[in-house]
Amino acid sequence: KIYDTWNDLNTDRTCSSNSRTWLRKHLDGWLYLLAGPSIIQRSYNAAKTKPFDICVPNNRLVFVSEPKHIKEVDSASDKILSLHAATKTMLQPKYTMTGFNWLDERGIEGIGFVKAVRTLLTNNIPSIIPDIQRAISDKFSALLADHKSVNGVRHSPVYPMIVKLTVEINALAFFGKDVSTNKEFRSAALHFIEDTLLIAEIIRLLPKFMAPIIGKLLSGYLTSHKVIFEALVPVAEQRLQETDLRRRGLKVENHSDCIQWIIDTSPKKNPWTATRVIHELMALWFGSVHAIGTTTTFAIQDLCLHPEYVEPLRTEIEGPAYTIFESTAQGLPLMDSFIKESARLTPLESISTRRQVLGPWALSDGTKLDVGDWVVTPARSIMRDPIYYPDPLHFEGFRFVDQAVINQATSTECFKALQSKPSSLIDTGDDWQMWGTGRMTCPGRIYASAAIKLMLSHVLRNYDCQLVNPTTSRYYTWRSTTLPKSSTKVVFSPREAVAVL
Ligand code: HEM
Repeated sequence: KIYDTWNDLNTDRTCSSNSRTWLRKHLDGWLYLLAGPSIIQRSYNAAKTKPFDICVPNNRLVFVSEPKHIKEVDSASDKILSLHAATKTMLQPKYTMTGFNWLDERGIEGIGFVKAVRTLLTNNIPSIIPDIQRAISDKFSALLADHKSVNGVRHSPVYPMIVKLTVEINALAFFGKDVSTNKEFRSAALHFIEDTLLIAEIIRLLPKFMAPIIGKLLSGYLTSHKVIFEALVPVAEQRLQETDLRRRGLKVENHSDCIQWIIDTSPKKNPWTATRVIHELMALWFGSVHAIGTTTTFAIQDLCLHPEYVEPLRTEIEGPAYTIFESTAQGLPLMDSFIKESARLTPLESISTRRQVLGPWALSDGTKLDVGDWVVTPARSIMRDPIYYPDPLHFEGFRFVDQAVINQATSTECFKALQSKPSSLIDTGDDWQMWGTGRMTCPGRIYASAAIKLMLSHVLRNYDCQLVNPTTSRYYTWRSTTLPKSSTKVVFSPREAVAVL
């Protein structure tokens, strides 16, 4: 409401406009913190696919949505537009990841970690699925048993629950069984997500000269990053020694986890030290847990809000498609589309393809960007644009499936394949910016999609679920993110049992 009033007073919303006074720029910036997605949506509607800009605290965002401009961003030199610099600003690794201070320009220190995730982790998913399924089953029951019982049914805070479950799954893929079973380590790996979000946000909002002092204080007080670092560095040191022995022809134990794959793909010329390997792993850990946990939570909430999808989704996972999924980590078209639709309407991020400008740059239409600006895509607004998505604000869980597949799976006529052609969650493109763009599209998307499907399958197979308060708001926004509220509760009733709220 505050934003609407402010916006009505301001007909000219552009950050670069000369009419923007220092005070107005700052007020716009602070308002963006509270109402980012709505502000982006308004500007997107007004700009009609042309580039537009928004003032945010400490810098300016230039949004591009036309395919030719997105292409220009993707093909710009890494010396000029940098994903790494933008991520460094967002995560403040110097204070949140034991002093990790990666270079702004992507590629200088090697990008082996992309291959480690895109190829080695992805190829390995089918072999870790049985361990992940066991971990989900054990952890889900244990978490459920801990939740407060009201009138004989447990009210589960779904977001914290799913983040804990995601930590359990990802720990297996990232650190292997030995490290991931250490309780103190697992607790730190969980708190690391919240600590990183909190410290990074405080540092970003502080005047620059205060960042080192407050950053040091916060990083000494919230110590989860140190616990993770100190637990993993000796493991990486041992792995480096084993790798050396293997190269010299000696027989050593084989490991299939991200620690090993990052070592195996680190630059041949200047191989990474144990510290560098673990720093990289910490950055990957943050991104993966945060995004998978949020996307899964929204998908479960959508399952509660749209119970008509439960039956066809159950039929799919109880049939032969699930065996194919277990052996390939892909497939399950109905569930795939349901998750994609949930992520389309409640994406964690309203912007994607972030690049920080390191040297003066301009789009082909003449829009100029200065050093320090960010060029981004308005991912959420694109996903709500009727040009790409018919009936865009309506939740149509199977919109991305082939109509023939829907007809075969269900006898009702209420599910419609609204898109002109089927597509999958892990696809990328100008109209599906969930995973970024072109050269830098997320290499972890096949793993992420498999992890979300495994959690959702567990819920569908074993529980009926209901939101305790379906009409209360489920999320809040901060900057460009939409985050599930930790207070939203779901009742997971063992299948066939009737829940009494
Ligand atoms: C729902 C989950 C996830 C979402 C929504 C997501 C989204 C993204 C996005 C938007 C980018 C930036 C791409 C660009 O700017 O063009 C990205 C990059 C990246 N993601 Fe993900 N991600 C997810 C899960 C994961 C997981 C599980 C991993 C690792 C196991 C991972 C590893 C990476 C890496 C390494 C990059 C940087 C790629 C590069 O520098 O070329 N992500 N991701």
